[in-house]
Amino acid sequence: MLHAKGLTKIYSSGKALDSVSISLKAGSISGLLGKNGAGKSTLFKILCNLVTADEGKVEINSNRKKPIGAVIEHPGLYSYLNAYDNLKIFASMQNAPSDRNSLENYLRMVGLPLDRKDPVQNFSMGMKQRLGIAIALLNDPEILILDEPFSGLDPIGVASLITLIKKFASQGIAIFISSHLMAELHKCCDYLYIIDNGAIVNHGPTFQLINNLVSIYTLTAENISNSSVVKKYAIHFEKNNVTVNCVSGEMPILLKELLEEGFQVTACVPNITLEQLLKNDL
Ligand SMILES: Nc1ncnc2c1ncn2[C@@H]1O[C@H](COP(=O)(O)OP(=O)(O)OP(=O)(O)O)[C@@H](O)[C@H]1O
Repeated sequence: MLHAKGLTKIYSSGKALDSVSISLKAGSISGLLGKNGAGKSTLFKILCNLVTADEGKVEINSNRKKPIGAVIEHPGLYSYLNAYDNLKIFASMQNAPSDRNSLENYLRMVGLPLDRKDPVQNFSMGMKQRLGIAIALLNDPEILILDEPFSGLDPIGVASLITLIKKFASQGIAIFISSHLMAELHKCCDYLYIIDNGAIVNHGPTFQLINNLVSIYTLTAENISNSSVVKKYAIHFEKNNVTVNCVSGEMPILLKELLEEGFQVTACVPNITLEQLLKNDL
């Protein structure tokens, strides 16, 4: 769907991107993980043709009028207008259908209420983010790029945005999300690119990337600290949470043993930091 090869960008401040190559597939969610200043926004701006690369090329196989929809940095909204009127203005700017039915459909797609008539300055961060996504989806692009979509959202807002992103991917949209937060990308991405100082230093299927590096997991189950099985691996106990140290191959066995002991694990979260991913090459 999208292939970028050897993208390099040099600003007066220095090299922002260093020979970056990425591919996005229809229906997949790819993540771009990196610290502040790593080059995430620069890459997104080049993919969206808002900034020109000094070297490299971007190929997009799409016959849509707008192949890529994006929310880069913050959704640019008219804060004194309501959601519907914002969408209407952007639809006319993008030459997209602007009849009531079409516009309300975009509001529905992102889960925004149709009856909110007040200006978007009253909206929560999550609602503004959703409206930004609705605007990005005008003209039905095949690729959706979201720059730091989780910033400023509470855990419930993050979870519901992840559900929305997964819904769009299941409809065949290729999604590319940046974040400096490992946990959020781990929850929703099929594939991860790790960027540092403008270069991709690590990439691979999320599951593989994480499993090769992680040996510490947090398990959650009611009263799990009473389990005798978990004591073989445990390094930190709380009533319903236990941190364990085991290689990924041992985890299915541990989960099975816990179930046999009567503990139903409701969450198994790998503990990995961005620093670990930056340091390791696969
Ligand atoms: N227009 C510009 N002119 C000069 N330098 C720039 C410009 N835009 C970005 N940079 C520099 O390029 C580097 C990469 O910036 P970029 O905004 O792409 O990083 P980022 O990973 O998106 O960071 P953040 O998470 O803080 O948004 C930084 O050193 C930044 O200062």
